Amino acid sequence: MALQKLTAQEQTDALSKLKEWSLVDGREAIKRTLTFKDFNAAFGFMTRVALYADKADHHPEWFNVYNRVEVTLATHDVQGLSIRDVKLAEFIDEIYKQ
Ligand SMILES: C[C@H](O)[C@H](O)[C@H]1CNC2=NC(N)=NC(=O)C2=N1
Repeated sequence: MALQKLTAQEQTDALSKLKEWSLVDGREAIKRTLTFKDFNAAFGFMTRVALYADKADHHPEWFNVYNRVEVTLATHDVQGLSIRDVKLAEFIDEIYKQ
């Protein structure tokens, strides 16, 4: 089955679990800002996310300055949010904890 956009209810349920994530104003996307000890830690995190993203063929939009990484997730293919964004957000939360 083709990739589906999350329903409004699925989106609400997903966001209630992804507590650090919020909806982007004026766009069907979610965002989170993460901070690290220094650039090395931030870039190490980005590298791990990049490996996941390439394997999953689902890529973040992100912005990095030194120890800060701002991540935005959306699925261009459905022009909104899909399960792939939820999975990527969960992966990000998981490795950020470690
Ligand atoms: C052709 C390729 O599979 C698509 O362009 C993939 C690549 N990575 C992607 N990443 C994201 N975030 N959304 C997409 O819809 C998407 N589509």
